[in-house]
Amino acid sequence: MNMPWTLARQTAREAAKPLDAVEVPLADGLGLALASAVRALADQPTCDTSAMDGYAVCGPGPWTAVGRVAAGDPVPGVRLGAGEAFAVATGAPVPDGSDYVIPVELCAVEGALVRGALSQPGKHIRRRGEDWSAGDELVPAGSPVTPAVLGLAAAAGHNTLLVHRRPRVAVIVTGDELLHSGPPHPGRVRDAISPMLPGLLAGADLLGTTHLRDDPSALAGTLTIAEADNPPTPASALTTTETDNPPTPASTLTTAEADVLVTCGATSVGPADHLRRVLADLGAEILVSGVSCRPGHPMLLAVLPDGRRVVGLPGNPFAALAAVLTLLQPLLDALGGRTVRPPITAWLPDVGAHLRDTRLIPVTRTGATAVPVGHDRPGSLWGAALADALAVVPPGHVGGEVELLAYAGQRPV
Ligand SMILES: Nc1nc2c(c(=O)[nH]1)N[C@H]1C(S)=C(S)[C@@H](COP(=O)(O)OP(=O)(O)OC[C@H]3O[C@@H](n4cnc5c(N)ncnc54)[C@H](O)[C@@H]3O)O[C@H]1N2
Ligand code: MOO
Repeated sequence: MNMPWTLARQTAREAAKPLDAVEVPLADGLGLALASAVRALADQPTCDTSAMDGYAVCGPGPWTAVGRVAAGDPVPGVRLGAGEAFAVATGAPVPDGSDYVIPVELCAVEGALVRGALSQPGKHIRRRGEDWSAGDELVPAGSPVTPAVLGLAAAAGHNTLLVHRRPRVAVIVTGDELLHSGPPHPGRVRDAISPMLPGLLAGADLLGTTHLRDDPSALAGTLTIAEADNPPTPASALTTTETDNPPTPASTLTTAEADVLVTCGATSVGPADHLRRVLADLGAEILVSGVSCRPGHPMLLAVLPDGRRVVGLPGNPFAALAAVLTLLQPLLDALGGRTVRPPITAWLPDVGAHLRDTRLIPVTRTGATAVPVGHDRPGSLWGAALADALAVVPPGHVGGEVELLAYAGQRPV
């Protein structure tokens, strides 16, 4: 019995707790999620600071310049009195007693005498703590570390960030018919899923990809943590091939270290589709077995007895992308400790909804409207490659607001 699409995504989100929190240098935090809020370690600015190159003045003009201060200098040890001015650079601390700063281009200066228009108190002075005060929460836990978060954290005084460690992912591609280079020909198709996957694993580490023949014992062996009496997958079970199409040696992929195993193909009911049987034999708990979704309905989510999660992507490449967005990315978000963001939506016309199943269709976005791209058969990534996002078309949709699922590498929607 297929699970409704929204429930399947929710199940994937709830299928894991965030991985350990680790402290990393700022530069290593990019793309991870904050395990604790970023708080300011100092006021910004730390003292009253000039926002312009010009003169800090006190009282009504004209003024007599009594000193000069540059960015990087300490706070001047004087207090301006009425009729006094101080030459200040942008970013320099202004002396106590400064009422406002007059930009240099608005001043007439003759020797030490400064004339300029009157202004309102505080003009062009960034007051101590006006952006934030020491101790303020600047970014909540669970937020993704973006380039702006890195800059903000540095500005707030941090050298390191506490983030959740990256989920580790191992990919297993199955299929006797797959080629890994050159043009397809009758009976053989190019593997279109493994080139797509690395860019869809934002915030995760891809340990490696192995290619297996349609052989249940090879799949079981790769999913099992090898022990001394359980040797690694023999070379004969890896994809055989033309000379330009070498199999991945089993030794390059250590599935034991993975938090998530992603299998490609073998999710259906054909003679070579043995994923469900292999998982049952290994004692896996099946959390999602089929989703009311087009494409991608045979997708699957399971937990092995040792806790590693398995996401089964259907072999049809567009169906595989649908499964990545439905099950894999929400699971990686949960492991990576990323909080759920509010959905991005757009208005979508009647596109011929299904009666019971959710459709995921490639769209571009023009203003607030999503426009179907077409070319969306399960075996074809053509539409997805031209799209900004996949639109989530609920059963019975006749036009209205729908959620958009953006995926890595696409233009922001
Ligand atoms: N009797 C039924 N047959 C099928 C059903 C069904 O409900 N009953 N569902 C169909 C749907 S929907 C899908 S999706 C596929 C899922 O198939 P599998 O996950 O078992 O994958 P395969 O059978 O190995 O391959 C399906 C298709 O995709 C091609 N393929 C496989 N891997 C790749 C790859 N890495 N890159 C490119 N193309 C790939 C493969 O050659 C097949 O053409 O099952 C339907 N059948
Ligand atoms: O889900 Mo399958 O996606 O129709 O090819």
